Amino acid sequence: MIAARGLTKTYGPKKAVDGIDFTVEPGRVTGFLGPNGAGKSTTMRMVLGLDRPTAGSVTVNGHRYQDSAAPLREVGALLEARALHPGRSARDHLRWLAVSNGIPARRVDHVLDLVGLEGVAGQRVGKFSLGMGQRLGIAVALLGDPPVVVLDEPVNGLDPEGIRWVRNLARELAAGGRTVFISSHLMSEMALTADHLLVIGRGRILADCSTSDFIAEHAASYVRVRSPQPGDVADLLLRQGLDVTRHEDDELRVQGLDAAAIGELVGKSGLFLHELTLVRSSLEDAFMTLTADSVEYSATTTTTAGTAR
Ligand SMILES: Nc1ncnc2c1ncn2[C@@H]1O[C@H](COP(=O)(O)OP(=O)(O)OP(=O)(O)O)[C@@H](O)[C@H]1O
Repeated sequence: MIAARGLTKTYGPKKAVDGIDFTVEPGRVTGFLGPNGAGKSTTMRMVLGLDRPTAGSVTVNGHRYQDSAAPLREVGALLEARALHPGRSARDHLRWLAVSNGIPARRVDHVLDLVGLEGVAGQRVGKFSLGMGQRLGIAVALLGDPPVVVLDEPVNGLDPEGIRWVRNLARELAAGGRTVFISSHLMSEMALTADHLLVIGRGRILADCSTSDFIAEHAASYVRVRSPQPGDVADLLLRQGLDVTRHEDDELRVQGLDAAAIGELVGKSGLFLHELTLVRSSLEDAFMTLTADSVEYSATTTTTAGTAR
């Protein structure tokens, strides 16, 4: 288990991580989600003892990572921009790490097989593609068969097959009782991979809940209603206490009643309908809305939404 209490990291006047509390439990995949610059990497670096907190603490299995007697066997980590010796082969790189960490040499072939690099294990890692480098980084993370696995943006540079592979691997590791902590800026990917979500924005935790609760709470839906008499339909629905907004000339977005009931109501009043559609906003939209105030650099967007009438 990973536990952070009041974890803070400041760089000059900037609070990269702002007094956060969280726990990452074993037996499930916890997704660490946030837009660029939210504080994910800084948090993960503090988990791994690579950055010292300005205040607060973070422990892995009850103690600080840097106090671990056998770090690679306790926590496996993939961080961005991993430094590899370019002239060394993948197998030699893993062998060197195994020997220097007291890990049995047979684990090297096991992890090469696990990440699908056995065929290129003899090639120099300097020639590796981004995706192959990510796979090798994951092999390093798993080398010591650790109970805790921390992966920072593991799907970066992977093709769709590789992304699916990381997803399945993460789920298998968690099913085996491990603590799996994965960062990403891709909501849709995390929704498929993670059981639990920690959403961070500008160094603060914005959500800490199960993925299913996040979806239920944030992925709002509405009924799109088109009518040649949009004003009259809007009046009728507003009188019923429904939430109605008018978008294009003839489009109304209605919340508070399902499509069938809206259709019956309008039908009884004798007004015409041209469309009645349930629209679910995507999880990506929900994530953008939640983190909108915490995005450091974003393109300006315009909205055409307006209120009814
Ligand atoms: N060494 C540093 N010196 C100064 N500022 C830093 C340093 N490292 C990170 N920051 C700042 O801290 C904030 C959090 O950065 P961090 O890399 O943790 O975010 P992130 O969520 O991992 O984003 P990304 O997905 O872009 O890597 C950013 O504003 C970043 O510019």
